[in-house]
Amino acid sequence: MTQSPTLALDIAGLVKDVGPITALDGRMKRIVSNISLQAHFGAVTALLGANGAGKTTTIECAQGLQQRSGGAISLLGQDPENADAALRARVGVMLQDGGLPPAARPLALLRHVASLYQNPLSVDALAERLGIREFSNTSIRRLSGGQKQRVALAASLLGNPEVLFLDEPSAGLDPQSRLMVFELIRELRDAGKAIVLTTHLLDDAQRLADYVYIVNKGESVTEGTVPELLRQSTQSQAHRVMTFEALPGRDTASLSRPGVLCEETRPGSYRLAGSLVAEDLARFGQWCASGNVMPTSVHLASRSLEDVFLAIADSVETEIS
Ligand SMILES: Nc1ncnc2c1ncn2[C@@H]1O[C@H](COP(=O)(O)OP(=O)(O)OP(=O)(O)O)[C@@H](O)[C@H]1O
Repeated sequence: MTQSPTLALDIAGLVKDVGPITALDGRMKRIVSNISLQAHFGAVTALLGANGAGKTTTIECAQGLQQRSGGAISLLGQDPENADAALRARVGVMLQDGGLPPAARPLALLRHVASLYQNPLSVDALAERLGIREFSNTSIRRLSGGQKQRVALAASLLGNPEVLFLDEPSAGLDPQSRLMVFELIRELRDAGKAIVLTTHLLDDAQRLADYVYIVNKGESVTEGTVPELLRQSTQSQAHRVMTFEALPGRDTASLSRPGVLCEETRPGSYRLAGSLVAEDLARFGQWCASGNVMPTSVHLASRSLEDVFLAIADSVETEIS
């Protein structure tokens, strides 16, 4: 594998088998069959997929925490399965279950983690930044999921890593903490770190990721920047969604046409979706005028990453079945 100087992680054709599984008559089960990914310095790379798609397995193989069954991985130019202490010190990891000792108290734990590094970041500054001070003396086992998540993130950053793995970084965070964590992730990216995160939340990928890999059932399905993925999925058709609120029970049949569907999604909430063009808006205006409809709100949006993801997952299901 040739390594470009901007490339922090290169995964090519990853395969992972687990087992033997009793329910499969002692056979092995292939949970990742072909996942490839490249992560660069100064970029947030997201591995996006539904529950069970193979995201955690992939990043654990990338860190050398799990042995792969096939494919090649280069992390900072080395095979992570042979990683030495020097390589590990350059990599920060925040796992989904946190892996934090339940009896420890956050600040004491972070000071201990910092003592393991030669040039750690300031525990106090990170604790301040991530709002850990408010619960610094409560044992980990008594913290909420979101509080544990923030302690785990601080611990992963203490060694000032060049590559940072974040498994579902916004899991359990309240909206305010989520903004705080996202801002920190963007700053780390701007400081040149390579950030690899997994998420099943399209919104997280859309807000944070410079480059997205979509995985499904253990396989890479597609990849690109968020605008590229949106373009790729809409192809030549501009898929748009218009939502509006009005009195319930209106007859919307005249707003639909081939490629455009209007439906009342709940009483008084309407959704007009498809390859909308200006004429559809003109027809909407006429429909309002002729039916004496005065919408209380109208919102027009392009196709979201969620639509892309669902369309891709759907097409994969169709190919498989
Ligand atoms: N040791 C194992 N034995 C059997 N099945 C496993 C094992 N490890 C993982 N799996 C299965 O492999 C699939 C992929 O798991 P993985 O945790 O990588 O998915 P994920 O995309 O991270 O999902 P989530 O979003 O739920 O965390 C899942 O169906 C999981 O149940």
